[in-house]
This record gives sequence, structure tokens and C-alpha cells, in this order.
Amino acid sequence: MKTIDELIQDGVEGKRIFVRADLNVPLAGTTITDDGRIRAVAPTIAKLAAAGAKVIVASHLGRPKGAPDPQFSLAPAAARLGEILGKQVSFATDTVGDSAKATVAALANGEVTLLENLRFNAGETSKDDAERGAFADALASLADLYVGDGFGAVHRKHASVFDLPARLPHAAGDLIATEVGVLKKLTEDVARPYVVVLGGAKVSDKLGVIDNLLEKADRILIGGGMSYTFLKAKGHEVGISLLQEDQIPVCLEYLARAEKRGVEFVLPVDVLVSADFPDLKTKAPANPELVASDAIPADKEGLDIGPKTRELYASKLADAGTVFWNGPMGVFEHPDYANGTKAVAQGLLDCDGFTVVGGGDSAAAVRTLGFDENAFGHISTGGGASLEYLEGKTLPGLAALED
Ligand SMILES: Nc1ncnc2c1ncn2[C@@H]1O[C@H](COP(=O)(O)OP(=O)(O)O)[C@@H](O)[C@H]1O
Ligand SMILES: O=C(OP(=O)(O)O)[C@H](O)COP(=O)(O)O
Repeated sequence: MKTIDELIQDGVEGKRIFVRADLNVPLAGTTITDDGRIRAVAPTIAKLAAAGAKVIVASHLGRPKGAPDPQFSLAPAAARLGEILGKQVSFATDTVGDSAKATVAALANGEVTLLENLRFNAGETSKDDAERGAFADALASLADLYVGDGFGAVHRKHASVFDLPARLPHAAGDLIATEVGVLKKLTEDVARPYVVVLGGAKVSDKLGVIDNLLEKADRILIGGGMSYTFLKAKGHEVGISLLQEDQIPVCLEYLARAEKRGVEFVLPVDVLVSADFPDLKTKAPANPELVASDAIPADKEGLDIGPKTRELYASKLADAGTVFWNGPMGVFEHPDYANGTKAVAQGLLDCDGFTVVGGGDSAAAVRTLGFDENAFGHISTGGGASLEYLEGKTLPGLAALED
């Protein structure tokens, strides 16, 4: 992959450079609650701007349905990016329309603009090659060069990630280079025991990676929304917890294979449950109930791991040589359900091994819960992306950046 330093050496002054970033940051209304992903890509943008390029930054935010949806606007990210860069960042209220064209045309050398959410256009995520290609053509007409630096989205075969770099001379940004450098080490020889902790809410996306992890990890600890499909597969009631019913046979197969291969596969022994999802805005007390993980009431959902599980997971992390963790253990955004995630974060810090935390929300959790991000071996901006990288899969957004 060409680096941005090589791109700059070729001369970028006055060139319009499209930077595909991952600015999918957590928001409370229009307030960014964690700006880690913006800070992570800012050095690439600053470097290109300092070299005299006209920088067009673009990203997705959340999962809008292919049409404008104000709750997923990137406008707050433009303001924050401007603060981080210490310069004005203009904002286009569309992606390939009149606003984008005018904003790009108005850029002077060294200036930066951010386009509105790419997923407001159905072509971005379309499974139809022609529809994605047409959107990529429109994006390509805005720029002369392409820099891929949205590591968190490189596992997505989307127009701006996969199709656009095929249409423009391209390079990999510094964030992607760093991420790949660290994760590559985890695919080579890892210090053992190699412990993988999986949680979060994107259960259907991430269950599949266990297939490959069973060949590599010594221990797999499951928490968060991921737990309940396994608990159900073991025959337990999971009430109204997150459940991927169609994946129950797959979970049973994983449990059987883990046993056969001698991989420790650890599920929660107790969980905090409630009939209601907590109010993340007011953070009003949620008064959760603590139950054994085989005794979840039919009308309640599991929202965090319980104290016995916290202790168990801390003990399973204590002697780790390597830890990879993706996905919060509970709805950490509410204080009543943050203790499981805190315990796992502390478990990583207490072990002597090399620790990697991956994922937008996991990284945000570590920071918002008060941990020092520099105390971890590496905090990756990608959850699904890093998991698929560790699986050894060809990632569309990395393949597209090859020379
Ligand atoms: N038991 C649970 N039920 C519902 N949501 C959960 C549960 N545990 C964790 N979550 C949610 O998972 C989200 C993060 O999941 P995910 O996007 O998969 O992680 P990441 O961004 O780190 O890859 C958080 O917003 C958290 O509230
Ligand atoms: O937040 C992201 O992934 P992650 O939750 O796996 O870290 C990326 O921005 C990708 O978003 P997507 O999973 O909606 O494609």
C-alpha cells in the first residue's frame, strides 16, 4: 500500500484529496460523547492539509436507511474536527449534491471540508454493484486523489470504502497503517494464554468470528448482548434479552468445538436484568435485579454481567499473555450497567500481557469510564474491522488500497 508520505512526495499541492474516515462517534443528541475516532484520523488530515492539499473528509455515522435523517448528521463532527485541527472545517449538507460541489469548489489549498453522512445515499451501502458504482462515480468527480483512513469501516464493501479507491489514485492513511501494524502482530505469534473477550450489541455481525477464534484463542469470554444466544442455546430462559434465534445451532456447534479443542469458553454465571431498557439521557436509577444466568425471568432482559461473573472474568484475564477485547459487557452508557465493562477494562490493565481493545463503543467505554487510554497496549478504532482482520479475511477497504 502506498503511504500518504509517498503521496505527498509525488506532490499534492492544490490537489483535491478525498479522505474516507470513520467518524462514527457516539452522540447524545448533537453532543459527541467520545471524540476518539475524530482524534485518531486528525493527524492524517492535518498532514495532507499542511502539504497544501484541499481535503474532503467523508464518513458514515450510525445506520440511517439510505436517506437523510437529521439524528445521524455529521455536522457536530465538523465542528469538533475543526477544534482538533485548530482551523475552520466547512460542512457540506449533502454528499454529492449542490452543497458538496460548492463546498469543494470553495476550498483553498490547505483547507478542509466534511461531507454529510455518506449513508444518507442508498448507493453507499447497496449490495448492487451498479448502484454502488454510480455513487462512487459521483464521489470520484469531487476529487483527484483518495486516501483510505477509516479503519473502523474497512470490513464494509461500501461505495466510499471499496468502489471509490478503484476510481482514483489512492494511498492508505496513517491510522490504517498503525492499526494494521498492531493487529498483524496478533495474527503472527501471540503470547499465551491468548484470551478473547466478546460482547456488545452487533451480535449477528460478530458471532461468526468465533468460528475462526476457536482455532487461535485459548480462552473466549462472552458478555454483553452476545451472551444470550449462547445461554438460550444451553437451554436457559433469556426473557426479552438480545437474541439471535437463528444462530442457536451455530452457538451449539461452537460450544461443542470449544470443548473438543480444549478452548475454555466462558459464559456469564450471573446477570443484571430489568423489565425496562435504562434511560440513557436522564440516567435515572434503573434498579436492576441480580439473577443467576440460568434464571432470567421471562419478562426481563439482561443488561450487564453480575458480580460473580466480573470476578470470574477478572481471574480468567489475570494470567493472560495477550488479550483482544471487543464489545462492552453491558449497557455501560448507564451507570447501573457499567460495572461489568469496568471490571473487564480493569482486568486488562491488571494482567502483564499485551492488551488490545477494539471497537467504537468499547474504546469510548474505556475512556468515558475514566481509564487511561495509554495504559492499554493498543486501542483500535475498529471492532468488526479488527475482528475480521484477525480472522484473516480479505477486507474490502484494505484490498482496495493495494497498489
Ligand atoms: N446486554 C446488552 N443488551 C443490549 N445492549 C447491550 C448489551 N450489552 C452491551 N450492549 C450495547 O452494545 C453497544 C456496543 O456494541 P458494539 O457496537 O457491538 O461494540 P463496539 O462498537 O465496541 O464494536 C453499546 O452501546 C452497549 O450499550
Ligand atoms: O462502529 C463501527 O464498527 P464497530 O462497532 O464494530 O466498532 C464502524 O463505524 C462500522 O459501522 P457499521 O458496523 O455500522 O458498518
